[in-house]
Amino acid sequence: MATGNPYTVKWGIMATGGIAETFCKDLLCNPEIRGAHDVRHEIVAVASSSSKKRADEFLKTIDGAFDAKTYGSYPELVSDSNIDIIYVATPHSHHFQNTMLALEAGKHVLCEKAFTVTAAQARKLVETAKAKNLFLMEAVWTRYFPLSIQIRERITAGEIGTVYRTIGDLSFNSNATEGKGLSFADSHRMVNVDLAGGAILDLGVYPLTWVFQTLYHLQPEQDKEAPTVVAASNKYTTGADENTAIICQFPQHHSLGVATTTLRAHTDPELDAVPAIRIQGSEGEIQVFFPAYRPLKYKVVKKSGESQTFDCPIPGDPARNGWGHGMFWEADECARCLRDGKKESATLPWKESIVIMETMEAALKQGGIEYPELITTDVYDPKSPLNTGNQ
Ligand SMILES: NC(=O)C1=CN([C@@H]2O[C@H](COP(=O)(O)OP(=O)(O)OC[C@H]3O[C@@H](n4cnc5c(N)ncnc54)[C@H](OP(=O)(O)O)[C@@H]3O)[C@@H](O)[C@H]2O)C=CC1
Ligand SMILES: O=C1OC[C@@H](O)[C@H](O)[C@H]1O
Repeated sequence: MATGNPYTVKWGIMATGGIAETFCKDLLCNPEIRGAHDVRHEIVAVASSSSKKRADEFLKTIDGAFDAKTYGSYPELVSDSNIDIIYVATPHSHHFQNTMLALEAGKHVLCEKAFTVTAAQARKLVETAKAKNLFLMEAVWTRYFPLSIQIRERITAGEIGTVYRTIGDLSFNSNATEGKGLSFADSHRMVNVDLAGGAILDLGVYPLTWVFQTLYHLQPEQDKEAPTVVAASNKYTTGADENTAIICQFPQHHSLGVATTTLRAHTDPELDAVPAIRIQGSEGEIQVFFPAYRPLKYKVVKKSGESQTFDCPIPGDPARNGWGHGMFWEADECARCLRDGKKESATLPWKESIVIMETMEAALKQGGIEYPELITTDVYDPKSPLNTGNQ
C-alpha cells in the first residue's frame, strides 16, 4: 500500500452521452474497493454542447460531483483552469477537433476510442501533445483490466509458447425486427457516416486490441513490426461498414491476427458457449469470453488439452449501489501517469495507437468506406462546428 495522501486528479468531462455517464459513475467509485490506495478522482466540470441545463441534468444522472462547474459549450470547458485532464466522450467524428481544442488550451486528454477517423489525425494529436508536453491517451479501457494484464503476463512468461495467431470478434445482432435494415436509425452514431459510424471504428477496435496487445505490444522494442493489412467490408445503406474482416500479418514474427466485427450476427448468442478471442501458441491457447471490450473470464488450454478457467470480476462499490463498470482502471492509469510526469501510457503508447489507426484506415480504404471532409481533415479549426456544437 502506498503511504501518504492519494494523488488527486481533477477531471473535466466533455459530452454527456452514454459513455460519459458510465465513466463518471466509475470515477465516483471509491478507489479502495479496487485496491487503488495511491490515486483518487474528482469530477470538477462537465460540458454539454447542447446546453448548460443538459450538463446540470447530467450531474443528477451520475448522482455525484454536485459541486462541479457546468458549461453549455466545449470551448468554455477547456478554458477552466481548475481542470487537470479532459475526458473526450463525443462520437468518433469529433475526437480530432475536440482533443485538439483541449490540448491547445493546455489540458491533458483521455480520448474515447476509436482515437480518430484517420491515421493522420492521430499523428497530429500525438505531435501536438508532444510539442505541448501534455499527457494524451486513447481510452481503450480493456487494456487496463487485471484480466488483460494477467494474459499479457502469461504470454510473456511463455505459458502458451510462441504465439502464432490471435483470432478475435466483437459482433452484435442488430438486425431490425422487420425488413432488412438494422435496428439503429440512420442518424445514430453506429451507422451515420457524418459521425464516423460503422462496425470497424466502433467495435472492430476491440478485436484489434486483442490482436495488438498479444501480437504487437509484446514484440521486443527493437523488432517492432507493424502489420500488413488485408480487409473486406460489406456496406450498410448509409455507407458505413456493417460487416468487416481484417487480417493483420506480422511476417517477421510468423504471426497472424484476424479481427472480425459485424452488426448482423452475435459473437456468442448463447453467451459463454464459444470464446470471443483465441490467442494461439505453440504450447496451448488462451480463450477470452464475450464481450471483447469487458471480459470477465478466460481459460488457459494447454496443448495436452488440460485447461483452467480464471474469473476476473469487476469490483463494485457498496456505497454506490454496487456500481463498478471497469473504466476506473484506465482512469487510475491516467492519474498515475500525471502524478509521475509521464506523457503517454506504456500500456498503450502513442505509437501503438497510431499503428492501430493505420490498420483501421487501411481496412476502411479496402472496404471502400468513405467519410466526409469535415471529419477527416487533420487541420485543426477551433471554430469547427464539431467544437462549437453546431454539428
Ligand atoms: N469505452 C466504451 O465502452 C464505450 C465507448 N464508446 C465511445 O464513446 C464515444 C461516445 O459514445 P456514446 O457515449 O455511446 O455516444 P452518445 O451518442 O450516447 O453520446 C455522445 C455525446 O457526444 C455529444 N455530441 C456532440 N456532438 C454530437 C453530435 N453531432 N451527435 C451526437 N452526439 C454529439 C453529445 O453530448 P453533449 O450534447 O453533451 O455535447 C452526446 O451526448 C464514442 O467514441 C464511442 O465509440 C461508446 C460506448 C462504450
Ligand atoms: O465501446 C463500445 O463498447 C460497447 C459497445 O456496445 C459500444 O457500441 C462501443 O462503442
